[in-house]
Amino acid sequence: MKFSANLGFLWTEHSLPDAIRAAKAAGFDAVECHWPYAVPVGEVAAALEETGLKMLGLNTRQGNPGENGLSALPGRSKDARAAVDEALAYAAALNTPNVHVMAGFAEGPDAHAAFVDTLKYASAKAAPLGITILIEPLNSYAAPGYFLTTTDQAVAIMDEVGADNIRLMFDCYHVQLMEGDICNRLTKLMPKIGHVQFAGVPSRGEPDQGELNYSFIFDHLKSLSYAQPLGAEYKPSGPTDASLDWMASLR
Ligand SMILES: O=C(O)[C@@H](O)C(=O)CO
Ligand SMILES: [Mg+2]
Repeated sequence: MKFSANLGFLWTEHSLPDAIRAAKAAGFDAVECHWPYAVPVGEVAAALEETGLKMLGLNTRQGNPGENGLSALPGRSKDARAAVDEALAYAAALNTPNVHVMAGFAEGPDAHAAFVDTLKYASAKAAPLGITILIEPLNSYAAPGYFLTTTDQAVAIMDEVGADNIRLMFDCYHVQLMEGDICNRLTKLMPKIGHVQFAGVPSRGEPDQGELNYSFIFDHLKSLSYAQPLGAEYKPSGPTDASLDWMASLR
Protein backbone atom coordinates (compact mmCIF):
# COMPACT_ATOMS: atom_id res chain seq x y z
CA MET A 1 0.00 0.00 0.00
CA LYS A 2 1.00 3.60 -0.44
CA PHE A 3 0.51 6.04 2.42
CA SER A 4 -0.15 9.77 2.61
CA ALA A 5 0.82 11.60 5.81
CA ASN A 6 -1.96 13.84 7.07
CA LEU A 7 -0.03 16.86 8.30
CA GLY A 8 -3.03 18.19 10.18
CA PHE A 9 -2.20 15.55 12.81
CA LEU A 10 1.35 14.31 12.08
CA TRP A 11 4.44 16.43 12.87
CA THR A 12 2.31 19.30 14.10
CA GLU A 13 5.32 20.65 16.01
CA HIS A 14 6.89 21.52 12.63
CA SER A 15 6.00 24.20 10.13
CA LEU A 16 4.08 22.76 7.18
CA PRO A 17 7.17 22.77 4.89
CA ASP A 18 9.25 21.00 7.55
CA ALA A 19 6.42 18.52 8.18
CA ILE A 20 6.52 17.69 4.46
CA ARG A 21 10.26 17.05 4.76
CA ALA A 22 9.68 14.87 7.85
CA ALA A 23 7.06 12.83 5.98
CA LYS A 24 9.52 12.24 3.15
CA ALA A 25 12.24 11.16 5.58
CA ALA A 26 9.82 8.73 7.23
CA GLY A 27 9.01 7.05 3.91
CA PHE A 28 5.54 8.40 3.12
CA ASP A 29 4.49 8.40 -0.54
CA ALA A 30 2.42 11.61 -0.40
CA VAL A 31 1.07 14.22 2.01
CA GLU A 32 -2.25 15.91 2.70
CA CYS A 33 -3.21 18.66 5.11
CA HIS A 34 -6.15 20.39 6.74
CA TRP A 35 -5.89 24.19 6.66
CA PRO A 36 -2.61 25.46 5.18
CA TYR A 37 -3.69 29.07 4.70
CA ALA A 38 -1.33 30.72 7.20
CA VAL A 39 1.64 29.42 5.20
CA PRO A 40 2.61 31.20 1.96
CA VAL A 41 1.83 28.75 -0.83
CA GLY A 42 5.28 29.22 -2.37
CA GLU A 43 6.94 27.77 0.76
CA VAL A 44 4.73 24.69 0.56
CA ALA A 45 5.35 24.35 -3.18
CA ALA A 46 9.12 24.53 -2.59
CA ALA A 47 9.02 21.75 0.02
CA LEU A 48 6.91 19.57 -2.29
CA GLU A 49 9.31 20.19 -5.15
CA GLU A 50 12.33 19.44 -2.95
CA THR A 51 10.88 16.16 -1.61
CA GLY A 52 9.07 15.02 -4.75
CA LEU A 53 5.90 14.45 -2.68
CA LYS A 54 2.44 15.40 -3.89
CA MET A 55 -0.04 17.27 -1.68
CA LEU A 56 -3.15 15.15 -2.25
CA GLY A 57 -5.73 17.30 -0.54
CA LEU A 58 -6.64 20.23 1.66
CA ASN A 59 -9.79 21.54 3.34
CA THR A 60 -11.86 24.65 2.99
CA ARG A 61 -11.43 27.06 5.90
CA GLN A 62 -13.38 26.30 9.11
CA GLY A 63 -14.71 29.82 9.59
CA ASN A 64 -15.03 31.74 12.83
CA PRO A 65 -13.85 30.26 16.14
CA GLY A 66 -16.18 27.37 17.01
CA GLU A 67 -17.18 26.75 13.40
CA ASN A 68 -16.13 23.66 11.44
CA GLY A 69 -16.88 24.66 7.88
CA LEU A 70 -19.36 27.04 6.31
CA SER A 71 -20.92 25.24 3.36
CA ALA A 72 -24.11 23.98 5.02
CA LEU A 73 -24.74 27.09 7.10
CA PRO A 74 -27.96 28.82 5.98
CA GLY A 75 -27.34 32.48 5.25
CA ARG A 76 -23.56 32.06 4.88
CA SER A 77 -23.37 31.37 1.16
CA LYS A 78 -21.07 34.31 0.49
CA ASP A 79 -18.55 33.19 3.12
CA ALA A 80 -18.82 29.56 2.01
CA ARG A 81 -18.13 30.46 -1.61
CA ALA A 82 -15.18 32.62 -0.61
CA ALA A 83 -13.76 29.68 1.34
CA VAL A 84 -14.18 27.47 -1.72
CA ASP A 85 -12.44 30.04 -3.95
CA GLU A 86 -9.57 30.33 -1.47
CA ALA A 87 -9.12 26.55 -1.23
CA LEU A 88 -9.26 26.06 -5.00
CA ALA A 89 -6.66 28.77 -5.58
CA TYR A 90 -4.31 27.26 -2.98
CA ALA A 91 -4.85 23.74 -4.36
CA ALA A 92 -4.35 24.85 -7.97
CA ALA A 93 -1.03 26.48 -7.06
CA LEU A 94 0.19 23.15 -5.63
CA ASN A 95 -1.30 20.92 -8.31
CA THR A 96 -3.34 19.35 -5.51
CA PRO A 97 -6.08 17.11 -6.91
CA ASN A 98 -8.66 17.20 -4.07
CA VAL A 99 -10.41 19.89 -2.04
CA HIS A 100 -12.53 18.80 0.92
CA VAL A 101 -15.48 21.19 1.23
CA MET A 102 -16.43 21.25 4.89
CA ALA A 103 -20.12 21.36 5.77
CA GLY A 104 -20.10 22.81 9.29
CA PHE A 105 -22.38 22.53 12.31
CA ALA A 106 -25.96 22.67 11.07
CA GLU A 107 -29.07 20.56 10.61
CA GLY A 108 -32.34 20.41 8.74
CA PRO A 109 -33.63 21.10 5.23
CA ASP A 110 -32.18 24.62 4.98
CA ALA A 111 -28.73 23.28 5.81
CA HIS A 112 -29.13 20.54 3.22
CA ALA A 113 -30.13 23.10 0.58
CA ALA A 114 -27.23 25.38 1.51
CA PHE A 115 -24.74 22.49 1.32
CA VAL A 116 -26.01 21.33 -2.09
CA ASP A 117 -25.87 24.90 -3.37
CA THR A 118 -22.26 25.40 -2.20
CA LEU A 119 -21.24 22.03 -3.62
CA LYS A 120 -22.73 22.85 -7.02
CA TYR A 121 -20.74 26.08 -6.98
CA ALA A 122 -17.56 24.31 -5.83
CA SER A 123 -17.73 21.47 -8.35
CA ALA A 124 -18.38 23.88 -11.23
CA LYS A 125 -15.41 26.06 -10.21
CA ALA A 126 -13.17 23.04 -9.61
CA ALA A 127 -13.89 21.24 -12.89
CA PRO A 128 -11.82 23.45 -15.22
CA LEU A 129 -8.93 23.21 -12.74
CA GLY A 130 -9.04 19.41 -12.83
CA ILE A 131 -9.80 19.37 -9.08
CA THR A 132 -12.14 16.91 -7.37
CA ILE A 133 -14.43 18.08 -4.58
CA LEU A 134 -14.57 15.76 -1.57
CA ILE A 135 -17.21 15.58 1.14
CA GLU A 136 -16.55 13.68 4.35
CA PRO A 137 -19.01 12.33 6.94
CA LEU A 138 -17.65 12.99 10.45
CA ASN A 139 -18.63 10.96 13.49
CA SER A 140 -20.89 12.51 16.09
CA TYR A 141 -18.60 11.67 19.02
CA ALA A 142 -15.73 13.74 17.61
CA ALA A 143 -17.82 16.41 15.88
CA PRO A 144 -21.24 16.62 17.56
CA GLY A 145 -23.64 18.69 15.47
CA TYR A 146 -21.67 18.37 12.22
CA PHE A 147 -24.08 18.32 9.30
CA LEU A 148 -22.69 15.36 7.34
CA THR A 149 -22.54 12.17 9.40
CA THR A 150 -23.09 9.10 7.20
CA THR A 151 -22.06 7.72 3.84
CA ASP A 152 -25.74 7.29 2.87
CA GLN A 153 -26.31 11.00 3.43
CA ALA A 154 -23.16 11.83 1.46
CA VAL A 155 -24.22 9.66 -1.49
CA ALA A 156 -27.67 11.29 -1.59
CA ILE A 157 -26.04 14.73 -1.59
CA MET A 158 -23.53 13.78 -4.30
CA ASP A 159 -26.37 12.43 -6.45
CA GLU A 160 -28.32 15.65 -5.98
CA VAL A 161 -25.30 17.81 -6.87
CA GLY A 162 -24.91 15.65 -9.96
CA ALA A 163 -21.35 16.67 -10.86
CA ASP A 164 -18.72 14.29 -12.21
CA ASN A 165 -16.02 15.73 -9.95
CA ILE A 166 -17.59 15.29 -6.50
CA ARG A 167 -16.54 12.27 -4.47
CA LEU A 168 -16.64 10.75 -1.03
CA MET A 169 -13.80 11.04 1.47
CA PHE A 170 -14.11 7.64 3.15
CA ASP A 171 -12.44 8.03 6.54
CA CYS A 172 -12.53 4.53 8.05
CA TYR A 173 -12.32 6.00 11.57
CA HIS A 174 -15.49 8.07 11.15
CA VAL A 175 -17.37 5.42 9.17
CA GLN A 176 -16.65 2.69 11.70
CA LEU A 177 -18.00 4.84 14.56
CA MET A 178 -21.20 5.79 12.72
CA GLU A 179 -21.99 2.84 10.47
CA GLY A 180 -19.44 -0.02 10.66
CA ASP A 181 -19.39 -2.75 7.99
CA ILE A 182 -16.27 -1.11 6.53
CA CYS A 183 -15.32 -3.66 3.85
CA ASN A 184 -18.82 -4.06 2.40
CA ARG A 185 -19.18 -0.27 2.34
CA LEU A 186 -15.84 0.13 0.56
CA THR A 187 -16.95 -2.37 -2.06
CA LYS A 188 -20.33 -0.74 -2.56
CA LEU A 189 -19.06 2.84 -2.54
CA MET A 190 -15.80 2.37 -4.47
CA PRO A 191 -17.07 4.09 -7.66
CA LYS A 192 -17.90 7.17 -5.56
CA ILE A 193 -14.79 7.26 -3.35
CA GLY A 194 -12.15 9.93 -3.97
CA HIS A 195 -9.86 9.36 -1.01
CA VAL A 196 -9.55 6.93 1.93
CA GLN A 197 -8.24 7.84 5.39
CA PHE A 198 -7.58 5.71 8.48
CA ALA A 199 -6.83 5.82 12.20
CA GLY A 200 -7.22 3.58 15.21
CA VAL A 201 -10.80 3.28 16.49
CA PRO A 202 -12.11 4.56 18.84
CA SER A 203 -9.07 6.51 20.11
CA ARG A 204 -8.01 7.98 16.74
CA GLY A 205 -4.51 6.89 17.69
CA GLU A 206 -2.05 4.67 15.82
CA PRO A 207 -3.81 2.48 13.23
CA ASP A 208 -2.41 -0.79 14.60
CA GLN A 209 -4.35 -0.14 17.83
CA GLY A 210 -8.07 -0.52 18.41
CA GLU A 211 -11.07 -2.35 17.03
CA LEU A 212 -10.32 -2.15 13.28
CA ASN A 213 -7.96 -4.65 11.60
CA TYR A 214 -6.33 -2.49 8.93
CA SER A 215 -4.25 -5.37 7.62
CA PHE A 216 -7.53 -7.01 6.57
CA ILE A 217 -9.06 -3.75 5.32
CA PHE A 218 -6.01 -2.84 3.19
CA ASP A 219 -5.98 -6.35 1.68
CA HIS A 220 -9.63 -5.78 0.83
CA LEU A 221 -8.79 -2.43 -0.81
CA LYS A 222 -6.07 -4.18 -2.83
CA SER A 223 -8.63 -6.75 -3.97
CA LEU A 224 -10.74 -3.82 -5.20
CA SER A 225 -7.67 -2.57 -7.14
CA TYR A 226 -7.50 0.58 -5.02
CA ALA A 227 -3.95 1.84 -5.52
CA GLN A 228 -4.03 5.48 -4.37
CA PRO A 229 -2.15 6.48 -1.22
CA LEU A 230 -4.23 6.02 1.95
CA GLY A 231 -4.38 8.99 4.30
CA ALA A 232 -2.80 8.33 7.71
CA GLU A 233 -4.94 10.73 9.72
CA TYR A 234 -4.34 9.69 13.32
CA LYS A 235 -3.24 11.49 16.48
CA PRO A 236 0.10 10.02 17.55
CA SER A 237 0.29 9.05 21.20
CA GLY A 238 3.81 10.55 21.34
CA PRO A 239 6.29 12.05 18.88
CA THR A 240 5.23 11.23 15.31
CA ASP A 241 8.58 9.65 14.45
CA ALA A 242 8.08 7.19 17.32
CA SER A 243 4.53 6.32 16.18
CA LEU A 244 5.28 4.78 12.79
CA ASP A 245 5.75 1.06 13.53
CA TRP A 246 2.41 0.39 11.80
CA MET A 247 3.89 1.45 8.43
CA ALA A 248 6.11 -1.59 7.97
CA SER A 249 3.46 -4.08 9.06
CA LEU A 250 0.58 -2.55 7.07
CA ARG A 251 2.44 -1.72 3.88
O1 LIG B 1 -11.46 13.42 9.53
C1 LIG B 1 -11.22 14.61 9.68
O2 LIG B 1 -11.43 15.18 10.74
C2 LIG B 1 -10.57 15.32 8.53
O3 LIG B 1 -10.46 14.49 7.42
C3 LIG B 1 -10.87 16.68 8.21
O4 LIG B 1 -10.83 17.00 7.05
C4 LIG B 1 -11.12 17.75 9.22
O5 LIG B 1 -12.26 17.56 9.92
MG1 LIG C 1 -10.77 12.45 7.84
